[in-house]
Amino acid sequence: MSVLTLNNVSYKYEGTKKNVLTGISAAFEASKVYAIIGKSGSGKSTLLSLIAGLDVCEKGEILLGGSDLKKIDRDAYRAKSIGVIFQSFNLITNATALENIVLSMNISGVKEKNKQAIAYTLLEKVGIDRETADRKVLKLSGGEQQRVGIARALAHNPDIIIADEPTANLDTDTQNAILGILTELAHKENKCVIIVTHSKEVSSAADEIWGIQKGKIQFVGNGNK
Ligand SMILES: Nc1ncnc2c1ncn2[C@@H]1O[C@H](COP(=O)(O)OP(=O)(O)OP(=O)(O)O)[C@@H](O)[C@H]1O
Repeated sequence: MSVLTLNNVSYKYEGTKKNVLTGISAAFEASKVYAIIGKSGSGKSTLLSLIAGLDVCEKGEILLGGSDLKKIDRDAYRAKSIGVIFQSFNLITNATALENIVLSMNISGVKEKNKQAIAYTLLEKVGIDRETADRKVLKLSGGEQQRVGIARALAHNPDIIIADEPTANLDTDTQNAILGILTELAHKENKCVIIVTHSKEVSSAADEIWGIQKGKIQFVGNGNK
């Protein structure tokens, strides 16, 4: 059963005439890694922002389980159901890795009292030990920062994780390590992981590859084989 379903979704930016996305339909399931590929300007980031609930499609519907995103509380959706990982990490660099996670938990309204302990555990899961967790983000390497970015996306235990070029600024070994973490989250923890990427290595590691071209989306094939 799909966790996220797009039915005939069309979108154009305000003040523009041409649709960026036209009649897109796709279904995304738990426990799978999806790669979204397509030329620069094809609409990949636009699709992610619709899925993330940052923007609303003008035609069609995006269903979370069976509920239309237009009709549910999108702030709550963002705080509970979806975790976002960015190319440029988007962390607070003057705070420690741990503080970044705890802050994100506070913003998402996570109620648990032992947030620090949970944050250390999340960071450990993505390969950040305690000593590193207590260091300011600006003193961490790019790969370490992206690990923190993943831990932050997991801070409210979302079902869906979306990532916009998560390995673009990283060397090959680090890229593979980050991909390994994202794949484990899907295969071992049943998350639905959707990655926008230009990288062949990333798309070939995905379970399913979908391509956007001329406003349409289509299944390209299976990676990971
Ligand atoms: N805020 C905006 N207002 C108007 N047009 C926009 C806006 N943001 C993006 N676009 C246009 O929408 C189209 C799709 O952009 P989008 O960023 O989704 O593409 P992309 O596939 O993610 O590209 P890239 O791979 O370069 O990041 C482009 O033609 C872009 O110029």
